[in-house]
Amino acid sequence: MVKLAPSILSADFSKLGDEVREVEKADADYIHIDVMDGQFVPNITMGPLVIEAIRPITSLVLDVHLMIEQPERYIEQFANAGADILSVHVEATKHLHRTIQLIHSFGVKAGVVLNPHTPIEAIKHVLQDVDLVLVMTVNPGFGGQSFISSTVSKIEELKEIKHQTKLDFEIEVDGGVSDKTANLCVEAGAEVLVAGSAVFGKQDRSAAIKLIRSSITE
Ligand SMILES: O=C(CO)[C@@H](O)[C@H](O)COP(=O)(O)O
Ligand SMILES: [Fe+2]
Repeated sequence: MVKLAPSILSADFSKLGDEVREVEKADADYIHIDVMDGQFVPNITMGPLVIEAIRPITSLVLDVHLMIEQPERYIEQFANAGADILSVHVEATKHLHRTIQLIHSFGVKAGVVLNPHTPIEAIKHVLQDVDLVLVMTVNPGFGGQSFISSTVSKIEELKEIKHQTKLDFEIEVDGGVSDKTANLCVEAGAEVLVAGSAVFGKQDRSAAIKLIRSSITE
């Protein structure tokens, strides 16, 4: 069963608690939290305080996507704030293996993220060490962008590697996922779908989640 991870980037921040409760009630699997630093990406969003605030109000997995330079500087803070998964961009950390070890040292699952132009080759040697691989299907930085279809072959490649190696990392995709693109991603091998505007951009969040799920034919 494919997991759905609504991204709160597109939520109404004036009532964030209600937004999280609503998607939990609508059977979301993860809450996806986009952390941006204005350096790695041209946007600034939220930090550990927001995760700390959300932690007590949901039992869903807090899936934290760090779009920050040198994420190793903040792993401890995000772990203490209550993150369940911390994903770092391969493009943002010099010592990726050490950063993964650091994440695990706090008892948190570690993910690695690939920008649309970054090949799987860049993470080949850490695949046995990570719990999740996140394939960006838009350039990171903003919600509501269009799905980049050339990334689909990368999802397929990753699925094939997973099959060949029998490693058990999850394959997550992020960016431009909607009822129009979800099935394409799942057919290619996606196991977790992040959706921001396709969920929180709709008046009825529950109907939006149902629509995405019903578009998947697996
Ligand atoms: O990481 C990011 C953007 O950098 C995402 O998680 C977005 O928040 C997804 O938004 P939509 O493309 O689904 O609107
Ligand atoms: Fe994200």
